[in-house]
Amino acid sequence: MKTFNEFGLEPKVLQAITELGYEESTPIQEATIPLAMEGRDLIGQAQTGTGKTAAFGIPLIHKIQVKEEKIVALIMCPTRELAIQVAEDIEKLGRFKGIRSLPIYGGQDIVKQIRSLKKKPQIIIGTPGRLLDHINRKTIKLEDVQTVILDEADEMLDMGFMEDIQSILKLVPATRHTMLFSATMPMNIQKLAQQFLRNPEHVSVMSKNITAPLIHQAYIEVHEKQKFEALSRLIDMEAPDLAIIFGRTKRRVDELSEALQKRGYSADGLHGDLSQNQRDAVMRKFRDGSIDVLVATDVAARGLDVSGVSHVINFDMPQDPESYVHRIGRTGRAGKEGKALTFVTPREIDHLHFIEKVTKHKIDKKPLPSMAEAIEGKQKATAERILDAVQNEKGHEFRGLAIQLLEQYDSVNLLSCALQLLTGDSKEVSVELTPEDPLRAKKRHGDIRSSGRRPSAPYSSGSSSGGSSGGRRYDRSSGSGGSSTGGSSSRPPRKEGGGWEGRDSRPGNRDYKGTNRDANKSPRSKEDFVNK
Ligand SMILES: Nc1ncnc2c1ncn2[C@@H]1O[C@H](COP(=O)(O)OP(=O)(O)OP(=O)(O)O)[C@@H](O)[C@H]1O
Ligand SMILES: [Mg+2]
Repeated sequence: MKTFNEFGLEPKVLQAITELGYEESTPIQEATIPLAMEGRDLIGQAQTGTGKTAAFGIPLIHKIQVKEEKIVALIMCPTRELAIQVAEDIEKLGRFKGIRSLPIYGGQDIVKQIRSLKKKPQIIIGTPGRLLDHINRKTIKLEDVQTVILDEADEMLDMGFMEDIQSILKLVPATRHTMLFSATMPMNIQKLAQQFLRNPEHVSVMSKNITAPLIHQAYIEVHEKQKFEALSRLIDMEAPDLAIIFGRTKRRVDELSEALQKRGYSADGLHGDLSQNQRDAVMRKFRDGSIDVLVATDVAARGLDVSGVSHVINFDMPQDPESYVHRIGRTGRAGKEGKALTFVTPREIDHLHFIEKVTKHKIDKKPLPSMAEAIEGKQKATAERILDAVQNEKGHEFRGLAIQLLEQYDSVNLLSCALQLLTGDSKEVSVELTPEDPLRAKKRHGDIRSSGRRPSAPYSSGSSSGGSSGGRRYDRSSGSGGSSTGGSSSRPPRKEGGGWEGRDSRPGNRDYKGTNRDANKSPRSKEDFVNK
């Protein structure tokens, strides 16, 4: 992999990259940064957690002139949380250069946004609905925009944002530079690409599998009624650092997070019916570790990057393979390993096989964790907490007392009682969740991964060669050493299934995604998507 010095970036951008701790570029960064610096339109596809944000952020920051007092770049994201996160990433990259950026999303006070817009940001990062609002109020003008980036482009289309995106892009000069990014590129992207990109380069750095390689995937067969007990045991057994649990509907998320709290877990829920303040508060708590379980609808499936997420649990199966890929991609990011566990009811087994087929990855079956395993897991977690404290030489103020106690009592007895108290009793609160209907698999042709021409291996957990400094680096697969150089050639989208993206875009097939993405809403409504 190239180091960032090799791209010809200006020093202030390099300084920001160093500050972020990036040592080497990731494959998607290596492939797209030079093209983006040339101003080529492109469609960038790479697995979840492999640095697509910096792949477009770095060349964007490099290109923008600080003296500019107009909006010269627009980044669109499907959800508010993602817009906020991408805006933070862009801010970090542009810090030394002094680039001004601003997130613009629904749910936030529009007057406050208008005030911030007066500070002349050069980059706007926004969700399509609120952007259009500002465009209609003439508080955002796009006539000077030179670069447009659509992050999670396929999701924005899926959420029904096509028309909004079309209206927005029509206001941007035709000479602009446009880039689309996602880990999945279904066929519907073609329509957008043909309409709005000029001779785009399709850069795909996918290996055989569309799912990120460091995610250990498994499923557990459970009956709907057993799910909650299974979840409690799983959390006890696995003792995740941070976990995201996906539920199918907002009601499900509410019930589940409440039930977990009752049982004594530090959990909270995220979905689109919460106020923006509540959404912000939950994300803040999850990012700073004051809660360790985030229960969410698919609103959290795309793009969110929270370090320390060791587990993703699909309490309810995702509606489609794309959602599966993105949900589980909240773990196993930036070269770290992660676990993804999916609950499958007996009637959903076909749906699981379908996901396996599309993602070209076999998902192993795991048995339901037993009570004994759950208890053992909890005990182990307590022991680890103690050992961690020992290693960090904590507990000084208890030493005197410890010596005294050890003189009077049996040491094993003392420690086992301390362990018991630290572990706590599980609160046996009985929990009733409203049952969800099982998902049914529908057939669809093709797959969601590109037949990408760059067989570059993403990352491996294996040891990397050399460079043992403390920075953040990506390990490359040891596979066929050094074979993945070379650029990507341009290729127009192919229509037939299994080709460019292979997802059949016939209306009939879209049903597949469909029914009750959220049970309370019609599947295609824009609200639904903004409000997952
Ligand atoms: N070159 C690099 N070296 C080390 N870490 C990096 C590098 N580039 C990005 N990262 C880190 O990797 C993580 C994932 O990056 P990012 O969120 O951009 O992934 P993504 O490809 O957009 O994933 P998703 O498909 O889920 O949106 C972030 O924490 C980011 O800071
Ligand atoms: Mg991303």
